[in-house]
Amino acid sequence: MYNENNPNETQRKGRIEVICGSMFSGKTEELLRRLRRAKIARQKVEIFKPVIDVRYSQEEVVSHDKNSILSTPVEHSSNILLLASEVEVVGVDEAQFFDKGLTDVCQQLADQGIRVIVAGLDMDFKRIPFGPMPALCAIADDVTKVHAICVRCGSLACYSHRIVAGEKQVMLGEMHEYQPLCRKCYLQEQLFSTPPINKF
Ligand SMILES: Nc1ncnc2c1ncn2[C@@H]1O[C@H](COP(=O)(O)OP(=O)(O)O)[C@@H](O)[C@H]1O
Ligand SMILES: Cc1cn([C@H]2C[C@H](O)[C@@H](COP(=O)(O)O)O2)c(=O)[nH]c1=O
Ligand SMILES: [Zn+2]
Repeated sequence: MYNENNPNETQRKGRIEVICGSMFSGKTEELLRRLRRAKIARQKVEIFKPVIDVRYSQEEVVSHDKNSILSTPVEHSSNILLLASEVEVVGVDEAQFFDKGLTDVCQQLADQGIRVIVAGLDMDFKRIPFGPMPALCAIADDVTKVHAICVRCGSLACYSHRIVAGEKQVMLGEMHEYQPLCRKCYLQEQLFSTPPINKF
């Protein structure tokens, strides 16, 4: 039982940090920044991503700026628990693609004294909260929402607008498939835009 008057050193270090926002908002860059600093502090770091994320690389976590770090692709969130022994910091990218079990996995890791840093899309292209992200934000010690620049008007963007045909929630892509938009421009797109081109 955690005693706030006499916290165990290990328990004190455990925490969950979530970095979320639209596409191109800097989530992966911020994750990489925090993980690089942990490595400078000589902490044992492990990074995981879902096997589905093969957009830029099978193995690496890669930002849109092409900065990267080697990671371990996993099929299911439970794999992270098995692979994160003897680790001080766990990073997770593209968390939106994981199963709902990721929330409990992160909670267990933090309870073991591990610092958990999770990056993922807050919403899908229809503005629906994505996968385990809402629950992760609820249990996090710290949530950082980052913003891209709206490609239409230059203000802060909060949504990812899909510019190609497709109704499925999961569709890998980058700037040929998605654009970051502010609320006003996103709503205008929904009201007045012609149906997106079908690229297949
Ligand atoms: N509209 C945009 N607004 C902000 N950054 C953008 C935009 N388009 C491209 N970028 C680039 O994307 C980078 C962020 O990439 P990344 O961290 O991978 O984002 P995310 O993981 O949130 O998709 C920025 O540093 C910038 O160079
Ligand atoms: C909005 C939205 C995005 N995706 C995909 C597209 C990319 O492969 C990733 C997000 O990458 P990023 O690191 O945030 O740039 O998710 C999707 O499958 N469905 C969506 O609605
Ligand atoms: Zn705008």
